[in-house]
Amino acid sequence: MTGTQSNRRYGAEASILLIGMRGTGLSTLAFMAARALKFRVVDSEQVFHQVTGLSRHSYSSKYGATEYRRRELELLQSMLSQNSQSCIIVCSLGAIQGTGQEYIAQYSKGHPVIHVMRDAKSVQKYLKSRDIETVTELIRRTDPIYRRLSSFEFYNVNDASSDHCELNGKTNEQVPGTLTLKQLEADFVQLVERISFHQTYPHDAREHSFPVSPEVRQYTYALPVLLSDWSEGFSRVGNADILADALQLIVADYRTVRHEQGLDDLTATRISQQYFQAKRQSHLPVMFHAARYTSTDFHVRSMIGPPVPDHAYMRLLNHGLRLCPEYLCIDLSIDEAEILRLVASKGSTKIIGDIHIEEPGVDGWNQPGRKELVEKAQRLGCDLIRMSQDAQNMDDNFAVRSFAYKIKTDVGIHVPLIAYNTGRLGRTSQFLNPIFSPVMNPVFSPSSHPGPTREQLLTVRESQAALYSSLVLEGLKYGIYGSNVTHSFSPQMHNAAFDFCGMPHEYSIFQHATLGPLREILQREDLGGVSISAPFKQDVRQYVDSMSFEAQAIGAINTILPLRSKSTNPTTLRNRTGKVTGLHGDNTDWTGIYECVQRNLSPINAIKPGTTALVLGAGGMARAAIFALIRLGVRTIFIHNRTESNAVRLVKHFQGKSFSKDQDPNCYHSVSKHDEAAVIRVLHSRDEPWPTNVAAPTIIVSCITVQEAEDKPPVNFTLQDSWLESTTAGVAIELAYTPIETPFLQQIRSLADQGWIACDGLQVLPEQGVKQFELFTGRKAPQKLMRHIVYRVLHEAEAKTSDRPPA
Ligand SMILES: O=C1C[C@@](O)(C(=O)O)C[C@@H](O)[C@@H]1O
Repeated sequence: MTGTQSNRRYGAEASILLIGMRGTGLSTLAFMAARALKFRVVDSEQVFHQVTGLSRHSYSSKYGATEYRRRELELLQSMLSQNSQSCIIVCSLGAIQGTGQEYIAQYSKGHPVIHVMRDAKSVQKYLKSRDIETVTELIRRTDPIYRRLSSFEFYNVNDASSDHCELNGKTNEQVPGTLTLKQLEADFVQLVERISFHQTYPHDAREHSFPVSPEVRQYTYALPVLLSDWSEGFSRVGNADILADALQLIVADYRTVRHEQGLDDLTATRISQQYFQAKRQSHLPVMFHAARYTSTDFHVRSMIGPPVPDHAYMRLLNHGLRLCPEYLCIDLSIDEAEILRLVASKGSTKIIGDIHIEEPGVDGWNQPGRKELVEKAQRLGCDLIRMSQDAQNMDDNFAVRSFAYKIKTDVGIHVPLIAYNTGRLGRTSQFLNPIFSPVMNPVFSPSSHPGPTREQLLTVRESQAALYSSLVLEGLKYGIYGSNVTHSFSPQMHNAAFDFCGMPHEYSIFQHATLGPLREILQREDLGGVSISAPFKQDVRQYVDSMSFEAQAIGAINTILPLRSKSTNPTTLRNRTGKVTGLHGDNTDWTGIYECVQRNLSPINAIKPGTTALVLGAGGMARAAIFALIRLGVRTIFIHNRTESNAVRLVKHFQGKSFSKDQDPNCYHSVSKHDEAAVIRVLHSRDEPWPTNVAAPTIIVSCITVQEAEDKPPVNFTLQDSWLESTTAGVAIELAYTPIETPFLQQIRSLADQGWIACDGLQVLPEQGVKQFELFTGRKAPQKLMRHIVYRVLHEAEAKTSDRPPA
């Protein structure tokens, strides 16, 4: 049942072919991928119609089946050869019958061919006329054909369970269909980018906090979960964050072993479905791990039962590569030729050579042959090696660190090593191991489970807390600096996040009328970082030695990180005290705005060349808003500010800029596409009618400080009607959050029946805070918690003022 063999390496511009049954979402997915990669969509059905003037069915009835086949093959060949670059080509079964199939199989050697699947019910809904049994049977018959012709597969999951809202701290609200489509888009685009080695700008702006993979960062964690247990476990996750950095999905399929071929098509499809479901719900990089032993080998540790026959094991792994996971584990004890074959066809997946030493003996880590295992993994082309053994005593935990040190300092070895002991006694080595330490999450390890128990693995929180209490890492001080920050929600938000992650850090308030006192704060040996608030975001630039691309482009800083070495990479050297040798400035405000626009913009208002946006205000936040809008692709932006000269200054700063990805040194990408520059205009007065011949804005961002200082009255700002005349409505974002309900937000809410979506300041705050947390700590932020906390703080504050208990 394997697909076509290829090395899964293609030119960055190679066209991508999507095949599958009608109703699986081919055209939608093609459109999504084309938009992200800046490719064109070519649809075989449309091509057939355009060239012959007839549908396939009419052509076949008119000219007969033989002539139809000949014409179909001729068109397929010319369509593929004429569009071999920069296209997403869609082919459903009609186009690939008979000889066409061999042609596609051949094509798949030089181009990614992705088989798209979906559940029978959704396909039936699309095809309308057929009953479910017929559709199921059709899928059963055609899946093997598509699988044979392709080298990748994608399961379009119809995932009602991930539809609960986690966006604004309130749970169980239904996410509108458009948002589900966005999740689908994010998943598919990510897959396509990985398959084709593209890295266009991240869709989730936050991904940018970690420009390096988890194996390059310090103290990352992998959560082992049986693939078949994922769904049930996830249903128990609720609104809790999963703090692991990767999901180790263990495929333990005993049917695979019984089946003569190793893996039958139905099982393969089920694995794909569960895999993409887990990917959708976890948003985590995945390690595809096929169990080597027939009894539950939940964690590599317990080798129980007879091993899965090699051919069955390899089939599972080859199927794994079709899903293009970030990582795939292979047992290093398998035949070397098999490992080499797998490595040769890995595409962009990183291979982890895995070895568990069953009987390590006394002082196992110092036994001969250990270093040779690492060398073997490297020689076979593995990207990482993972070694484990059962701890015999406490000393084994120090022996493994000393082994890892020897490997790290060996000039001939460059493959990253994951090394730890297993079992209760091995936990010390697990929290000391710096990459992909195994962790547990009680939600996925119910007591009835045969895998490692609560006592054998630590949680991420426990592992982190252990690093701090053993002084490997150190507790740090953080804070928010500004002239009016006593009511900021940032302290509660960051402190709750530190606590949740097992970090002893403290975040406090630095309220000052001038920038002067900041200098002393920035030199403290236990400083972790500072959030900068109004009105200092621009002036503070003179304090730093370096700035991120975004902070430079925006011309404002909201995050300062102390440097303690020459490296400006904030993710590798975090959580250490010591002399501050330099200061680095970054800006996370734009990500908050970027996220909120992306999340709330309905498909009808998807950003197009004609999209117009309006920014109110001209301070540091307005700068971030303009940057976010340009990054989102908006090319016409209006600004209105009470003091016009400040708005004019902003226009000068941004006019003609595209902030093309090419200019960003942190953004690694292989395609270079020219981005058009933005046009920015000032609206002189709030009474001025919206300019004729320009569409009314579909995105409005209000960056006006509602209460600039405690003694000033709030700015009472609303828009005149002609600025809100977009016929397709739009999204309006308020950045201020004290008070939460501003006159501007109320005005937008009154237009909800026309389709306007209002986004309050407490939706933006955690988004920028999440990125800030990640810069501060080098660890993934508990996003759901941070979103939740700000609303909780608000409700508590409201309850206090109205003297009633919080809801
Ligand atoms: O502007 C803001 C808001 C903020 O200052 C606050 O907590 O209020 C926190 C800053 O990080 C952010 O840039």
